[in-house]
Amino acid sequence: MADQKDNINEKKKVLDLLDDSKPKKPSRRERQREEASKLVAPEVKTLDTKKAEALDIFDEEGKKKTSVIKKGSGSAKLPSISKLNEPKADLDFVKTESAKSAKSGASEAVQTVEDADNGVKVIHLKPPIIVSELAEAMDLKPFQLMADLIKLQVFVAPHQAIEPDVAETLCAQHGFKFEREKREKGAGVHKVEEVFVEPEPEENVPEDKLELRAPIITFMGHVDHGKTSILDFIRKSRIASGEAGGITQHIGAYGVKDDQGRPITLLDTPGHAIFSQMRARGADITDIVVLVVAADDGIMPQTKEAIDHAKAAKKTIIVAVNKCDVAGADPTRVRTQLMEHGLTPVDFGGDVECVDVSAKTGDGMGDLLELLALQAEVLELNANPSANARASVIEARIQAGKGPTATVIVQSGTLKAGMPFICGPFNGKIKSMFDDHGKVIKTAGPATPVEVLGFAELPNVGDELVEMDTERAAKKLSGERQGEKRNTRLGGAQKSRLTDFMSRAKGGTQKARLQLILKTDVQGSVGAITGAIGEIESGKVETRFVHAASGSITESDILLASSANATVIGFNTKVESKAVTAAKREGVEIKLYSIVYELIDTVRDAMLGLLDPETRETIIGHADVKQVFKVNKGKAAGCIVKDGKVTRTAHARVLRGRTPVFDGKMSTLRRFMDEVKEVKTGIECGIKLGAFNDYEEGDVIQCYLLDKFAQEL
Ligand SMILES: Nc1nc2c(ncn2[C@@H]2O[C@H](COP(=O)(O)OP(=O)(O)OP(=O)(O)O)[C@@H](O)[C@H]2O)c(=O)[nH]1
Repeated sequence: MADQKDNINEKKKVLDLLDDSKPKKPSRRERQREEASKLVAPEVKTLDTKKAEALDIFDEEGKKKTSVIKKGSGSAKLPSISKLNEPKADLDFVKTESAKSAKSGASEAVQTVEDADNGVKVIHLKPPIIVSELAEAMDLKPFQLMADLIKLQVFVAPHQAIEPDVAETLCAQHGFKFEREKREKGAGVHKVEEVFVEPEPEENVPEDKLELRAPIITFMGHVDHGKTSILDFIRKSRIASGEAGGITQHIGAYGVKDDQGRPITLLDTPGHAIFSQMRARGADITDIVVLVVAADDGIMPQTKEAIDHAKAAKKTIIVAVNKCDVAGADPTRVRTQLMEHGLTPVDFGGDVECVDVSAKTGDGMGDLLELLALQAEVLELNANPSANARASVIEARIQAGKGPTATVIVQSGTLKAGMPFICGPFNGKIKSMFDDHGKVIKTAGPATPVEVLGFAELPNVGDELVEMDTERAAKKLSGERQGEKRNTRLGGAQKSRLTDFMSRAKGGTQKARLQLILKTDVQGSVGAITGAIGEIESGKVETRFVHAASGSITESDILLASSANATVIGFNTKVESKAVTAAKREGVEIKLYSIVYELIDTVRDAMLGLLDPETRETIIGHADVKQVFKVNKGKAAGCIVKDGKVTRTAHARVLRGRTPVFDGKMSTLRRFMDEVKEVKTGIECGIKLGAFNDYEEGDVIQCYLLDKFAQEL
């Protein structure tokens, strides 16, 4: 009775956790009905508390259905209960007791429990998986596992970690089932441990909390068309006039005001590099792109690229037609050319604002700033200054006497000195902040560029700095992120060894390699593109540039590609006619791009294309060998299915103790004299596996399926 009561209380707790907004107390019957309807409701629940909690939810049999993480403030999403409990709503899935207790002595990361389904020992793995700990969980000596690892071409010391896939292989070899996730000790519904998560960005902020913020502007355009000159002019005229000592440039962004005092934030890092770098990292902070076109030169290749970037990023474009003071300047021609590139100026009946300016004389600069401020109003650029502070890193450097510093632009909330934060995988605490004039400030609201001191390590451009509640939370999250990064790296290295081994076993080459020849418009793009491709992380496929240079694609490039089995990539460059003929003749693939991230995406796809699908094993049952008898050709095993089922089409291995003595396909599965497709638990059958004849009484036949999955890089 008491148990039952506990059960009901536990269920209630879970449902309460899933619903923060408690309505007025309904009757017991209404409550039950409501609870049941919640269980089938398709929506995702949103929780809102500062500290996160994790819950394990178990089904009737004590199997963990899911871990529910109750996230920090913001809109943490939980899986719908209906998903946990399909096909019918049932309140009894929550158990108050943990189904199984973990084997004592095993490390926290590696636990062994009896699997409820088939009696096979299950080793629960939580990376990093240390060889000695895994051996201990299997009741083996580390050197025994080391021998297996060497056979897999994985060379590690007992105290070192191995990749989960390798551990999986070892477990299978020793007759264990593996599960990557750690099953937590203790009750079925319980607080497992404090889990700190980064607060998520606010959604649907009430209007009264929103305040207009400055637009964040990026300048783009062809080389020498005057981006830097415009930025310099604005900075000097706007900052120097208003603020003493403000001429010196301190950080890569600064705030100015138009003639009516409306704030504007200018990113002082002109060009595509920062734009694409930040976009690639999801730090898409630019609101408006100012496309600078020299009136005496018109639209040039990089202007076109800038247009493509801005359009792809769905940014508002404002065109500054610069150098209007120069003899031969033809702003009308620029407008006509813009139309040819899909941008129709307002004075031609379109919606693209164009302003004629001169960075030399300053003409039109006031108009440009006014337009930017106006556009911000049109775009309704609002932010909640009291939200969780989030900011994007736009530049980072080590400064003598200051250590790692970064310029960030606040996206939402207000950065405050002394605040703990997480930025990429590193935690920190804002020691001090400086504004764009180098003055110490205590707070920085939305769209403010600010230099931050207090990073443990140098962050990357595009990293997001997010305020955390406590230093402890920031440290813990940082530890987790660094651990994940380490595991990914380690996993990559180990995996590649395993892949090498497997590919050698398949008679293939070692690590898959994508050979490339890159030709670009300008030399500067060569480094940028090879760098970006080099950053595509993969433990299985590597890219190699056979040749990378600026210039058009020539016949000799094609011949080189043909001999090196490479793909030719052109970035903003042309293909010479002899090269076209040679490519057809040699069967060489040429791919041309004008947008960097499209190029990168295609390379990533090509890398994936080199990978064979991954094969994973699912154990479906075990049969005990009770007697061995002679058949026409060789021997067969008389068995009784101990758990799960054995099927005619499955793969099977014979385990003697924990050692597999045969692995192959099932060739015969019989009930008495009849061939059957499958035999379930508790039923006798005769099994013959391929050409294997050495069955012994007491052997276990483990039946498994092999499924293919597309690999990840
Ligand atoms: N006469 C005149 N010259 C200008 C104007 N704007 C820029 N210039 C000159 O044009 C040249 C290039 O200007 P930058 O500002 O360096 O051009 P940019 O687009 O920043 O060039 P990159 O940074 O190399 O891409 C410099 O010599 C400037 O002095 C202008 O409005 N009028």
